[in-house]
Amino acid sequence: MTNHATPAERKVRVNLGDRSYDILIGPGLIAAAGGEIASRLKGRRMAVISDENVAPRYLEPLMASLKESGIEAVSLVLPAGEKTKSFEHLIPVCEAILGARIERNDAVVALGGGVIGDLTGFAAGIVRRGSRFIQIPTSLLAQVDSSVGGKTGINSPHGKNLIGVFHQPDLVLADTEVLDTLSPREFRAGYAEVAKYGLIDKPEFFDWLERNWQAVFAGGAARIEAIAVSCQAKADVVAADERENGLRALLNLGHTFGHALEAATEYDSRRLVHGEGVAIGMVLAHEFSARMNLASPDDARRVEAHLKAVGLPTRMADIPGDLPPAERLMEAIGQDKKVKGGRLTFILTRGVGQSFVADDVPASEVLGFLKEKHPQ
Ligand SMILES: NC(=O)c1ccc[n+]([C@@H]2O[C@H](COP(=O)([O-])OP(=O)(O)OC[C@H]3O[C@@H](n4cnc5c(N)ncnc54)[C@H](O)[C@@H]3O)[C@@H](O)[C@H]2O)c1
Ligand SMILES: O=C(O)C(=O)C[C@@H](O)[C@H](O)[C@H](O)COP(=O)(O)O
Ligand SMILES: [Zn+2]
Repeated sequence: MTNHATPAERKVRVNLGDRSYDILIGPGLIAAAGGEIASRLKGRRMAVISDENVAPRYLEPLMASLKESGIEAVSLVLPAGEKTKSFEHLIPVCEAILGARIERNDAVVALGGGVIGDLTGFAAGIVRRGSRFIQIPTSLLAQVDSSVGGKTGINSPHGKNLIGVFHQPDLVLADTEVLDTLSPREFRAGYAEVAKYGLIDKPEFFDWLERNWQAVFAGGAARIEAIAVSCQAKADVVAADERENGLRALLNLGHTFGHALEAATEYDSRRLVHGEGVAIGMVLAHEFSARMNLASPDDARRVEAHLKAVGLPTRMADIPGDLPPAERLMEAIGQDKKVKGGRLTFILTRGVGQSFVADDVPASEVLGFLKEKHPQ
């Protein structure tokens, strides 16, 4: 790990009035965490939550850095994987925070991927009706997406993220060095959310990714650039529509289908992880848009070709094991948080980088489409 004096290479500000915060991006930020936190927060007690893959690598250097800056910290290590985003694991996180007597001005720290970030953020949002919260995202997905914007929560058998609160972090420290130990599969899954920003409204970023994805996977300047562009894109949307009254729903591109597939595979990370569901969902969203005569089928082919080139699954048939029938997928889609008065909302597109929020999408059209894509 690089020395704690290393400054962040990039900084993105999330502008939310008196709840604004910085996202620092670059190598060496875990070793520098104590100083960065102590210079921003008054509290000197922290509870750090991590998982069994991340903790053996990065918990000790984080705890050392906190200690060096006069911060007293306890830690809790949870099992890795999507199933940890559950009531079962929420309880020990809340109890650890309370047991450590973390006051509102102290902080709860998430050290891990999106699972740890979402679960810990939820606990921080409800303990003492809201405690300070710091995100130290260690997966690509968490660095470009889940650590930013304050959506926190857990899953239900009824659907993804159905139980949670909005609770913004006070600081995000994205140490890009730690991505070197991420598995190739998890790196690819995070890349799906990077590509998402291009597909929403940044066609030039999508072009750039098509040309530079190998460099992003290899590390170095291109990777940091992709993370910074992604964080800036998300920060802009969150600042404009924090609570998803409109624009923010665009960040859900590919997620209505993707979340239904995650629920259908019972959050079994061996079969499907979130970013993979998003990749398949984004191809489906482009194909469905073409079927509705909104976009050219060439765009769907282009999106699929790129996601396939990086090694992501792009079809429901790519998911190992059996999927339930289309009618069951529709039940999960009907539980989506974007449903209003029983009417489905989807993020559709007029082409690469031209996504839009479509409410009142006929369920019969979606069912017919899913039956075509997933014949039983
Ligand atoms: N809140 C939001 O806005 C938001 C946005 C996108 C996704 N999400 C949520 O995030 C979750 C997915 O996040 P994820 O893809 O990070 O999954 P994850 O947290 O399960 O992490 C992926 C895997 O990589 C391991 N890992 C993480 N960092 C590592 C590192 N540096 N070295 C080695 N192993 C490492 C983890 O232990 C885990 O096994 C989903 O639950 C999804 O719903 C939330
Ligand atoms: O931050 C957002 O807003 C997003 O939609 C980002 C998504 O990538 C993320 O997976 C989010 O958790 C999905 O939110 P949900 O409200 O559909 O559960
Ligand atoms: Zn997502």
